[in-house]
Amino acid sequence: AVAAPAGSARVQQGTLRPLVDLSAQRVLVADEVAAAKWGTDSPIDDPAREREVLEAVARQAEELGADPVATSRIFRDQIEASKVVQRGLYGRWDADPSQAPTERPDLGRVRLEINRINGELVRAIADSAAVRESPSCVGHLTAGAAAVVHGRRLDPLHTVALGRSLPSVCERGAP
Ligand SMILES: C=C(O[C@@H]1C=C(C(=O)O)C=C[C@H]1O)C(=O)O
Repeated sequence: AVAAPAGSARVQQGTLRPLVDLSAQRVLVADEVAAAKWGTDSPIDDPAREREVLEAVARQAEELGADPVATSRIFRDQIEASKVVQRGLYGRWDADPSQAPTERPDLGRVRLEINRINGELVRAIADSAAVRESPSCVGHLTAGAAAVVHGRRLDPLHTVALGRSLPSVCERGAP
């Protein structure tokens, strides 16, 4: 593949592919989150960690001169999507314990990986402001999602979760 042009050329071209691909990375790493929590006292829903994530990404958006409100809104969906995967896997493992993970990743380490993805996602959200606010946003989002589902060969659970991660991407903030 040919390298994408840097900076504004790419923004004007208006792809949401980086944002969607990072969202896919986030729903895929949710498998490791579920495996880290399975059989422990750590709940799928962790409101304290969610607040930490939302505060960190809003701060990072501000540092980039981007919109912290839009960024937080998109991340609320990203968080819900992660829980869709975790609940889906728990359902599978409850129904058939032979499919449950036999190794437990360290949740702290997995969260460092999520922090890294979050940072890149904040940047992708900031870089996509023009296309996100354009009338063709939904078209770009649909095309990006189809390309990523296919490119990453997402299974039905992760495809549904990816869909759950994206509804606010094309939402406009209140004026
Ligand atoms: C991914 C986790 O599970 C949930 C989803 C979160 C997220 O997507 O950032 C944060 C906290 C949890 O409610 C986690 O606990 O780290």
